[in-house]
Amino acid sequence: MNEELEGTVVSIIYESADGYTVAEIEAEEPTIVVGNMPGLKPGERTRFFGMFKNHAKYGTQFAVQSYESALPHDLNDIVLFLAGGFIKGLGEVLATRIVEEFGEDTFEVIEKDHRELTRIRGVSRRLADSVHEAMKEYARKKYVYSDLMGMGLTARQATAAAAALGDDAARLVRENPYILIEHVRGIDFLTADRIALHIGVGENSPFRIKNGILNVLQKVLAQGSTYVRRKQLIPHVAKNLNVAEPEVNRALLALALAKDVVLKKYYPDQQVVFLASAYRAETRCAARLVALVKTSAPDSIKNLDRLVKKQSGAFSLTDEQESAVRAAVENRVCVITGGPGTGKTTILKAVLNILGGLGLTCSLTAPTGRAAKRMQEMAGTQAATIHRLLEYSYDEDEYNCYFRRNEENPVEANAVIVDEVSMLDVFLFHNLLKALPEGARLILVGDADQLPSVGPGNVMGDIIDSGVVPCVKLTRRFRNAGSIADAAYDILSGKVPELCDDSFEFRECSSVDEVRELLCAEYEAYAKKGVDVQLIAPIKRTDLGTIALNSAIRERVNPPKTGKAEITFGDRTFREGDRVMQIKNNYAREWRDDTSLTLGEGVFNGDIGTVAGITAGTVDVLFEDMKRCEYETMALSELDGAYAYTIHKSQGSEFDVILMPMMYGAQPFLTRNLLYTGVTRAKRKVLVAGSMRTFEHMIGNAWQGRRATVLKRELMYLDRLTNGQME
Ligand SMILES: Nc1ncnc2c1ncn2[C@@H]1O[C@H](COP(=O)(O)OP(=O)(O)OP(=O)(O)O)[C@@H](O)[C@H]1O
Repeated sequence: MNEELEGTVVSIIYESADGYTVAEIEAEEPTIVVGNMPGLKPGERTRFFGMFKNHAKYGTQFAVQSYESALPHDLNDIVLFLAGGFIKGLGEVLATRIVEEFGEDTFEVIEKDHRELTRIRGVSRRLADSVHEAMKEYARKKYVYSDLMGMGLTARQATAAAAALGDDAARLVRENPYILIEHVRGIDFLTADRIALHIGVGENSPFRIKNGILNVLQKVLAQGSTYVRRKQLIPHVAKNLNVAEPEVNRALLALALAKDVVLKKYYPDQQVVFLASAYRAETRCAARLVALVKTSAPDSIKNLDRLVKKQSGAFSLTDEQESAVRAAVENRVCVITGGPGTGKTTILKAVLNILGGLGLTCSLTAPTGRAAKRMQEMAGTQAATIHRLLEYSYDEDEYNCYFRRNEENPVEANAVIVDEVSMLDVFLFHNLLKALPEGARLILVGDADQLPSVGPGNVMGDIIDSGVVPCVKLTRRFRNAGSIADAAYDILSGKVPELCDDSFEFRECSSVDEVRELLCAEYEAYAKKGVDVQLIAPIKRTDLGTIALNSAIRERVNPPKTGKAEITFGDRTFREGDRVMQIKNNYAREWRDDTSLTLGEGVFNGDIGTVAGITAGTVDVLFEDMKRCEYETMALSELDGAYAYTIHKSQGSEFDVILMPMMYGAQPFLTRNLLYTGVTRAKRKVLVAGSMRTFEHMIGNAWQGRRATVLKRELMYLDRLTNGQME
């Protein structure tokens, strides 16, 4: 519930560069207010809207949602205001003299007749000019902020909008509130729509309908597909926005003419609709891959047969493994896929040996930090994340990441080897292909049976299914019976695996509480022994979701203690010593590495760290790769607990021991694929606790949500075209 507080600002205790402010207020009683209040000044008479909160360390504070402030009337407050530090050269002594001279007319004199100020002893013409300019600037900014907040933006959103859109922000937002979606992080279509309706933008506004369409297309992308059928889209948007279908059709055509969306006819009687960026990524990936397949093969390698045979060390490579090695070195592009223990690492090493022996350089890369680290350990050679290989950078104006490595400035390597390709979305793949140097080999390695990428597209599946790119599937396994790999294969083929206490244990439980207790106790016991243990669960919410399990484990392994600071943000609490995860890519977040004394920017979805300290509302996190970052309160939405996380988030990582709850009934999202991905995260042991019926349901549920993507179709089309099979 919104509360109101009125008072005079006594002092600004803290103000960050982006406007986050802690201030002391003289209200009925002295109060601390916190929130985004850029340019708040001592002396201002202010009405704050928000709510009182109890902070573990700082006691009661008023968290500000929005505020209205006015210039002070009281003479003492005017002195406080003018001497507040924003006018260079004007301290308390001169401010007092000015106010003594001009009294309540002080602001009017500063605005209209500021040279009068030089009458005061100690005030030069230059100082009088700067007082005038500083007050003009103050009024201008204040006007923009209060106008934006008057339209229903919170103080934080108003600050961000003013920073992105400049002095004209209020006018631009009034004309088209939907521009906020693009420029202010955290404002989605629904928020912009609420603001629009509040300021009287009509339901049929073309801005509204166009953004309503783009919003649905963004949601389609977030679910993994890159297009939607027009026949589905139009009625859906019309219903959502409460407008007529012809209006939506008109807006769609306008978007197509502006090249924001692409319309294509993929079915005889049906058009499909893409966001232009998604269409570009899919079709350009296809074009680049076909170009790689069709360009002349790399120079043939002398004595390749002998070289391949030589790679056998303690054992000989099987025929399919030999084919995989050949495919990798003889083609410009190839895919090697196989489940756990089929020899992907063995092949990778053989390929590195052969190419290295020929004096060719190889870049090893993977989609996540953990996957790159694992690749590096297995291959014994340096590997980097794809973002790092492509030298990501951050464009402040666009909130966007861009890559310094691209078609003009490609990666310097004779071969790029990518692991965990199943995790690769079509946008990142497109960027990788752009940065692939002329003449280099691209070797894509992964397990096609894992979950599809979190981001949009079906890169690995589409490439394999198209049959256009050389692909070798490794089928023979080299692990002992009873191993986790065997259990994983059983699951893939729909069989309940053999259960044993050593590597794959199942504990039947009759209640949610029992599962939680058991998993928390196991986690604590393993963690105490220093074992690399991770709890993963199919979902976030519910009693056995990752959020609940995280708190339950935290209370056991990192309980509260006097002197151990903690902070609560929404439904999450962070305590010093907690294991945490960055849950979105933030290319701009600054870090420092105290060991190598380097500074940089960029923290990524899935990066794991520990809360090293909490002071004055700032959380200090030390990540596994020694990057140290500070999170202000507003940025805590980027962090989550990491004692437990979802199976999706665990892709690309491995742990000695995996713990998994299994108690959700027979839900359609509980698929075989999901279980397989979870189980294959474990190196030594999997412990599943819960209901055997759910476990069996998951193994039996071979459903895989099909994504609407066109990489496969485009690959096949371009292949036929370039083979001269089409007119
Ligand atoms: N042809 C072979 N003959 C005998 N043993 C083999 C053969 N190929 C691989 N191995 C062994 O099988 C085990 C698994 O191989 P490898 O680690 O290369 O598979 P992987 O597909 O990378 O597995 P994962 O995906 O689980 O990491 C290793 O111990 C490896 O030495």
